[in-house]
Amino acid sequence: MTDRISPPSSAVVVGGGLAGVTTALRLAEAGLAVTLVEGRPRLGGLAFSFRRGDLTVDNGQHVYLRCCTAYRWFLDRIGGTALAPVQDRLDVPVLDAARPAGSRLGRLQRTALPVPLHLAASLATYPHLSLAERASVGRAALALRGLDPADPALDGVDFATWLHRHGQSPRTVEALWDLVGVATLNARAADASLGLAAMVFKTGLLSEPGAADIGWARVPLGDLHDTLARTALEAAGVRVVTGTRVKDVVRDGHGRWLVGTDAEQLDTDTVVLATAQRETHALLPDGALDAPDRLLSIGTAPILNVHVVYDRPVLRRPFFAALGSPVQWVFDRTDASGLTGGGQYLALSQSAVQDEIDAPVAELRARYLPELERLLPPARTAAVRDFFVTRERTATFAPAPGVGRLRPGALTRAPGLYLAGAWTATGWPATMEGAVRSGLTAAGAALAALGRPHEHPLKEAA
Ligand SMILES: Cc1cc2nc3c(=O)[nH]c(=O)nc-3n(C[C@H](O)[C@H](O)[C@H](O)COP(=O)(O)OP(=O)(O)OC[C@H]3O[C@@H](n4cnc5c(N)ncnc54)[C@H](O)[C@@H]3O)c2cc1C
Repeated sequence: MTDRISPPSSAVVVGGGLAGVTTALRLAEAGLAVTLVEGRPRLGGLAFSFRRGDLTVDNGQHVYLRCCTAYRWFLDRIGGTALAPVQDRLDVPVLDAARPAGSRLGRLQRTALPVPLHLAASLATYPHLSLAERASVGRAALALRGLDPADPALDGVDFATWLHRHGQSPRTVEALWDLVGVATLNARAADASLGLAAMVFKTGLLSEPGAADIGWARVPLGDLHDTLARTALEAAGVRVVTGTRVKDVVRDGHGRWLVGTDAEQLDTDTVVLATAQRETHALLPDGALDAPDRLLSIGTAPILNVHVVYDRPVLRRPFFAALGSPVQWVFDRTDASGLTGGGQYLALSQSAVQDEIDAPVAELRARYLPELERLLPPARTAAVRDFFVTRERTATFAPAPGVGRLRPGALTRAPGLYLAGAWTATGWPATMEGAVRSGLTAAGAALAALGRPHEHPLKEAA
């Protein structure tokens, strides 16, 4: 008598953003035959690069924090850690351009002291707030420590109301809470769920001394999220199909899934939809979620990047944040983009810019070039070699109060069908960290249902 060898389980992952790549890697590592289908010609989803003449341009500046353990796991897994290092110690130059006496530079830094003392010295000397405001920030930070971001009651309240109740003046909101919050949440405090804000500030500023140290790619994002990710996927045995959209996902009469593209129909045990909420809604089979239309109530928020190439260096630091100016965060992208010839390429990352995401380039040029000259004196005598913008109208889900109850988890009511994506219920705002976490969760759920042994790669989840 011969043993019957059952065919290996198979999975189809729809969407090749960070969530989909993570899911596919984990499922393949556990021995599944995995096909990853991505509609665009490249992997990386919302965090990608493209060529513009001799430059390699990121669609938007991306940063992460040391506390982003899942994204750091991802970088490690694809062999990209050294290409996106984290600064040794949090150090954010903050330039206030609105002072009548002239711009002033402050810094948000940390020491090696334990939490919350690690930020005390920096807060005590932060020049953009008065003494009373600095003390009030300290009190609010301690109150924030007592919040449980997962408490559903926090989801319905906006962050600005809580800040106001805790004695935060409009100036402290502008010069501190929104400075960090707009960049991480993609919303101002008034438009952000207290639960998500508490998550960001507690984890980033109040969990460990080094939690908010900032990391960013020193190479184009595509080198990481497309090139290295594809190499890792193929080494793990994943069949990667790009430039192909999934049209439908249906269950056959034998409990298997049929995933249709223009080119083929994939027959599989497991399907993970790692697409954004709208696309997921369109692909969801009937009955897969109790209230599928809730997905359509999850709003989106835009991010604009303004790219300026000068004929000479105008900024000595790798990045800075601005106050009293429409400019938010400015990054030096010269080396990463491959710019040569002695010029400098700056990328301005402008979050939550609902009012200017559709503004004509000429209008943005007239707004931002004089601002850069105000902030960076060497820009006054430099020539602008190139000016262009990248617009991501649906960069993130809107972290509005109430969004928490709309975000589904990885499990659906349909056996073998799972959801992933930064917009699913990760507890995080729409970030690379959230995307990778969602992929780990979806893969874990699928493997558990198949009875496959697997270990969560993150220490805190294990
Ligand atoms: C300009 C900008 C700046 C940002 N800055 C930061 C930052 O500084 N730090 C940070 O952590 N995060 C940042 N983010 C957010 C971060 O990029 C996203 O949260 C994350 O990349 C989302 O990954 P995802 O896999 O969940 O979704 P996505 O990246 O949206 O991936 C979904 C994929 O599914 C594909 N797809 C959709 N439908 C189909 C279909 N029918 N068939 C096949 N494929 C399909 C899409 O083409 C896409 O590639 C930023 C985003 C933008 C746009």
